Amino acid sequence: MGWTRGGVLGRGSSATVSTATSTTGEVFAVKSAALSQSETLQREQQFLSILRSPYVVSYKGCEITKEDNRLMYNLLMKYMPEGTIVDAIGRRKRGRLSESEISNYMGQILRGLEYIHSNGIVHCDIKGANLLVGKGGGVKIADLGCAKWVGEDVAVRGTPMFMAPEVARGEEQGFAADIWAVGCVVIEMATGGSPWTNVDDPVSVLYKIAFSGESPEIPSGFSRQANDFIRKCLIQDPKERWGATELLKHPFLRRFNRKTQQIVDQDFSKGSPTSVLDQDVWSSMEVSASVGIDSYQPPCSSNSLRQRIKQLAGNPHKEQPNCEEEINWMMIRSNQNSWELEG
Ligand SMILES: Nc1ncnc2c1ncn2[C@@H]1O[C@H](COP(=O)(O)OP(=O)(O)OP(=O)(O)O)[C@@H](O)[C@H]1O
Repeated sequence: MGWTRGGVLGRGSSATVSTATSTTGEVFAVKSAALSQSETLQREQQFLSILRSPYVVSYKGCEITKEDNRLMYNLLMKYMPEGTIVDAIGRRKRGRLSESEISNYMGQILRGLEYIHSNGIVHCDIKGANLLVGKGGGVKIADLGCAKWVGEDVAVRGTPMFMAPEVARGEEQGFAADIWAVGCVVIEMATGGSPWTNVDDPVSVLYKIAFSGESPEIPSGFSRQANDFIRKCLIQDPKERWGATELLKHPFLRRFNRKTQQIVDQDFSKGSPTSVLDQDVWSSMEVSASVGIDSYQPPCSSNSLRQRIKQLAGNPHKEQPNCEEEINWMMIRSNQNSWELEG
């Protein structure tokens, strides 16, 4: 299947996302990285290819191409013309979303998360910049580059501003960590800013989250129900924190518009996720199998949490030092004033 790369939609730390048009005229989004630096993207492909939900960006296949003499790894997915939640907030005159819009988006995000969690996957990087908006108010969870299997022993990953206390302390990163991030996203939507005010640098944010016992401040002017919803997401103890299924029954989401859900579901059922690219998916899967992501070596870490946090602050970019020490933390990328950790 042939396709032509179009304009750039966005650049992340691990890849560039562009529009692409297939020979049959279908427009989709393609997330690309040099094959030699595509471990994160290949990991994302592994997760995205098994998920099929109206609330998760649809997977369309993967391909390896040769462009300007460079081998590129390409992940093909549904094109979401409205961009991210952050873009949606930016388009608002007041720079924030209304409570009913937040309720509507949250209903969809939690349905997506409930589905992802039911597949044994932790997203690990829920934030406005990773939630894509469709026409008609649909929202889909995207960027599974940091995702992991629940219980999988891998380095801590995510964006500090949205990181749960137990994650910041390096204790565990399970489903509950995604729910903490959901609480942070509500604040992001309501204020148009970071969930944590008064702290800018990632080190201070991590210390504060890990050791202060505080939760991000709930914006004033919220209804009692919205307040309670955020509190249930931001419970310090991950075992006490509500899960996606419980939150979906919260009164704050009563406003979740059934009509929106119907539109999203209908739109989703129109096409098969691999309809355009089936053939190439399989041929390129063979190529990617030979480059293998198993050979990926995360960087080494130091022993103390404080030392690790300092190390992270000093090294925001992805590195792969040659070291066999036990892996707990690593900084992978810097993005939109917040640093992302993988560890
Ligand atoms: N399917 C899509 N449709 C439209 N735009 C998209 C799509 N996927 C991604 N984008 C745009 O590209 C940007 C980067 O995508 P993404 O977050 O997946 O990349 P990344 O390299 O993982 O970035 P990050 O460093 O934030 O993790 C997004 O913020 C969004 O603006």
